[in-house]
Amino acid sequence: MQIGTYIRRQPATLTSLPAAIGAELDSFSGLRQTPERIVLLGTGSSMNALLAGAEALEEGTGASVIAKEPEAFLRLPPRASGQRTLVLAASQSGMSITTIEAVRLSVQLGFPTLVITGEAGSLITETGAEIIVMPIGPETVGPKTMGYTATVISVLAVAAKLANKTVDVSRLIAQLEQTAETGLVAAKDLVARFGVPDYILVAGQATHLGTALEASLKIAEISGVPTSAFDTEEALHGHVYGTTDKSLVIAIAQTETEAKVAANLGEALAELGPRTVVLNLSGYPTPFDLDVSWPTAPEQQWLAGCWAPMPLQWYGCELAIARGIDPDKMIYPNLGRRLNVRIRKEA
Ligand SMILES: N[C@@H]1[C@@H](O)[C@H](O)[C@@H](COP(=O)(O)O)O[C@@H]1O
Repeated sequence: MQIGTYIRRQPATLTSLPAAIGAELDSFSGLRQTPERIVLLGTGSSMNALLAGAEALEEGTGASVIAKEPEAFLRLPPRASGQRTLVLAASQSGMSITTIEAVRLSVQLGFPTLVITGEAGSLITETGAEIIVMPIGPETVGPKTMGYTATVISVLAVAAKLANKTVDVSRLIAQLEQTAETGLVAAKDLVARFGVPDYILVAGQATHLGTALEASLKIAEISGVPTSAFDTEEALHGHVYGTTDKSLVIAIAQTETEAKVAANLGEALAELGPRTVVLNLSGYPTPFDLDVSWPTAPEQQWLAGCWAPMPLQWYGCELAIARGIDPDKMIYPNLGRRLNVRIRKEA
């Protein structure tokens, strides 16, 4: 299983990335002024990573932050206004057709446009935007894990740069290796306890709305198990009604309040049938917690979006294995081609 190599590479990539892209960030003219409006632009994992950084961007700059899928951006691009605007785009492959077109349009419209990508020489690097190429090396499996968390830490590094803060996670490598390894054990344990659920709902807030969306995307792409993700508030307001006694709800908690809400949800659902576990990064235990070792320093918790997905990346793989599917491939390997969402390298 190749994907496991990339999941395990994340502690090293995450802890080295901020320093590796620091000089590039210093050189970008688009980051010299504090924006008043930030438009996030991307799709799939890249949009999830941008969303994982949205609150840090908002807190660090005071800007209003909106997210646009590329087609929405093309249909209704931001209007020129008195507000200083930054368009922050991401595409791990640099080959998603509509993201490339939307970035071109953004540059044409004169917005400072910064793109985070994993591929030097990809088409998105030829759009005229300022480009951060994440120096993480190739990720040659269908479902990307390392590319996602690398994009999250890059977005957080942009937020830090705009807020004149620094991101230093270089001393976290041993802890993050623990997170990856305990995450694998927790994922195996989930499959042993609950088998293959008929549906998995992932709920998270703030940075972990991105985590929830990414976990549900990855589990679906790797294992083919039906998933969804919602802001926790949305889940509580109705979407948990769509679960059965064969379903699993994964609630992500970053604060004590969120942990209490998650525990209350777990208790309420247990009486009705659906199972609940809590991906609990808060330090306030609940009876539903996955047994994962997390970085605990309070001043680093705003970065948690870059390490929180690891156990659920493993969970996607373990579910695939339980279903007799190769986790390295997307569940429908050639579907992306059929759906024309990518410009292929040969095109
Ligand atoms: N199935 C893939 C997704 O997994 C990926 O997240 C998305 C965006 O890719 P990129 O970040 O390269 O633009 O493209 C495809 O649809």
